[in-house]
Amino acid sequence: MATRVRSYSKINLGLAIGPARADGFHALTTLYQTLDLHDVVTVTARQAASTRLTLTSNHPRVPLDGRNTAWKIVEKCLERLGVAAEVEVLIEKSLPIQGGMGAGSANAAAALIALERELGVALPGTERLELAAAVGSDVPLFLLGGAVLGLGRGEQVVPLPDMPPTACLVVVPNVGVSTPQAFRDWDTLAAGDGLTPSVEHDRLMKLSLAYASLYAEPGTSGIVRNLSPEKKQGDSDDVQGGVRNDLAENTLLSLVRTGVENDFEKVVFPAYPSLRETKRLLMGTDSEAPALYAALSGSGSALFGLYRSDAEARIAQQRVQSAVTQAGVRTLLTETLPRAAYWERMFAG
Ligand SMILES: C[C@@](CO)(OP(=O)(O)O)[C@H](O)COP(=O)(O)OP(=O)(O)OC[C@H]1O[C@@H](n2ccc(N)nc2=O)[C@H](O)[C@@H]1O
Ligand SMILES: Nc1ncnc2c1ncn2[C@@H]1O[C@H](COP(=O)(O)OP(=O)(O)O)[C@@H](O)[C@H]1O
Repeated sequence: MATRVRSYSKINLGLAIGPARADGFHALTTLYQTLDLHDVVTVTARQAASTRLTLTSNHPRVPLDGRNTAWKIVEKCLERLGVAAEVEVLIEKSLPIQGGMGAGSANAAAALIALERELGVALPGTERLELAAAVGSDVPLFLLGGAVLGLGRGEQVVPLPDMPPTACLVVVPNVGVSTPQAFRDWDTLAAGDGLTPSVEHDRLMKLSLAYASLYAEPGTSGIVRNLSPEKKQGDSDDVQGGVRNDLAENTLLSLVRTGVENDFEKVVFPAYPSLRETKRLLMGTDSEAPALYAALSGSGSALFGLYRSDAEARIAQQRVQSAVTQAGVRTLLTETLPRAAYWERMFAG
């Protein structure tokens, strides 16, 4: 029997980069949010006398060996369990490579979840998070899903109360951005700006406070503590939808008021000026259907906008499509995926 798992993506609602650490990583503070856009990872596994791993994909740029994040986590998981097994992994890619949407990282988390189900084992939560962190800074968030605070090098994850599903437009440019290169470019910029480790730490703290402030404003906090799917008697779907939109809108506007931004824009936009223009189009300030929030995701190259409704996201899609002239740029309509839905919809059947 094979196990098919939806391998969802993430965006970063703000990201502050701190000092380079002795281990070559950078301290960072970010708010991850999972999206409904996904790849599909299928794992078949059975215990055997010796371990044999095969990996296939529909995408030519996905590595099919020990460089693949899914391969790495399967090896580590079997080692941790002390089990030999024949394992086949299929990665059906829909998400961009080098898109800043954590696609490769999510593939690893999905492979771990599917492998455990195939072998009928479940590692303790702490061990799963350790395995995930050993594969990549962005992997642990996908073992939580929903809105997740990322600290440390991004691998220390704290689940946050979710905001309701929110309409999202993703733009995938025709270029990819290398994450290590983007961090190197940030170091050059920070050195030129005279940023010291203490100043960088202060910036991380400021962003953490901004996220915390979403909960600290009495009565105005938009983040939903009780995302109950039950309808109140007498409420129409429109009323329910309207309430959901208001809550998401309040959350995002509170975030915008804190001045949250993605540091990577400062190095990625000068290198790829068309991405700055795409963000402007996603924002659509002073036009029909402006975004509640728009930004580069992670180190890019994908950008996203969040909107009051699906209809407004579609208007924004037309705005972007009619202005972008470069070939190969894709626009994808989706929505944010709260934690409960992330787990309910994960097993693809
Ligand atoms: C930047 C972020 C933000 O969410 O996302 P993406 O844009 O890649 O999606 C992540 O931190 C990416 O996480 P991930 O893709 O797992 O990176 P890793 O494999 O851990 O690290 C790849 C390389 O990036 C650099 N790196 C990564 C994370 C970090 N906090 N500091 C770093 O300096 C290091 O050079 C490292 O060798
Ligand atoms: N399962 C995977 N899917 C995609 N890329 C992978 C995978 N495993 C390793 N990689 C390598 O990781 C790099 C970028 O990974 P990806 O997660 O797509 O980008 P990002 O971190 O920007 O979201 C690619 O250059 C690719 O060679």
